[in-house]
Amino acid sequence: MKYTLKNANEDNDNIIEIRNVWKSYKEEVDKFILKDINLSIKKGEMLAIIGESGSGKTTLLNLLGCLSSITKGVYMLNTHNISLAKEKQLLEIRNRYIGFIMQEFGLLEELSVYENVKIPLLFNDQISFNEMNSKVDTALKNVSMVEKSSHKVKFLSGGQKQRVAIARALVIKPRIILADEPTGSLDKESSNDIISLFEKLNEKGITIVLVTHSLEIAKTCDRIIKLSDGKIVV
Ligand SMILES: Nc1ncnc2c1ncn2[C@@H]1O[C@H](COP(=O)(O)OP(=O)(O)OP(=O)(O)O)[C@@H](O)[C@H]1O
Repeated sequence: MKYTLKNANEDNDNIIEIRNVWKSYKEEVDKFILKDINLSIKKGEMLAIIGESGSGKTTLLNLLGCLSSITKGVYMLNTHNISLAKEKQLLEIRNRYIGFIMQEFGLLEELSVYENVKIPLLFNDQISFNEMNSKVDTALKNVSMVEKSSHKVKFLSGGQKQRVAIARALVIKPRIILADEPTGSLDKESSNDIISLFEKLNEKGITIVLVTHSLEIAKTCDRIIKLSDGKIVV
């Protein structure tokens, strides 16, 4: 969705808001990888994060995706203040709101497409077998991979694997998709295909944040932010 920026005071349109966020890893607590980051992301926005290798892009994406906790500052995700959330709460929030997509797909190669897409639903013990089938089917329809449902992942092309990874992210009906170099392992044609798919999902209202080294891909987004040495510079 190409969002329109309304009144600058309408902050409740933000699905993500981080204020004065700092991040260090426990191996080196005094070395800040992210420094005083302020970032608001609107519901339905498609945002690209660019920057040199080592500038902190993945670290920021992992914070946004509740894969790790912030060291200092405030993180509001869809009005939940998760600044001080512990691992278990972060996991709950993640399973409820966020779909993650990685460069190397993160799929189990020996399993079928269906079995891979089903994985996030296995954490929900309330769900019936029929519901599970229907959710997996809907997710696969969204990425046009229903026909490959019973195929082993290892026999798919890179582009098809990334579609399966996207279906696996979609199966929980996430509000946000976070993608770390989602086209980094793909050829140009498959990359374009995956970006078109992101655009379609974005048009359905899913907020998308993607890390990329490609300015061409970044330019397909509503907004680009650039990190340099742990700070947002643009
Ligand atoms: N788990 C960790 N423990 C300690 N330091 C880390 C950890 N993960 C990343 N770093 C350091 O944080 C800095 C930023 O890394 P990050 O992966 O966020 O950068 P990036 O911009 O995504 O780089 P690239 O484009 O190469 O993927 C690097 O100096 C890296 O060595």
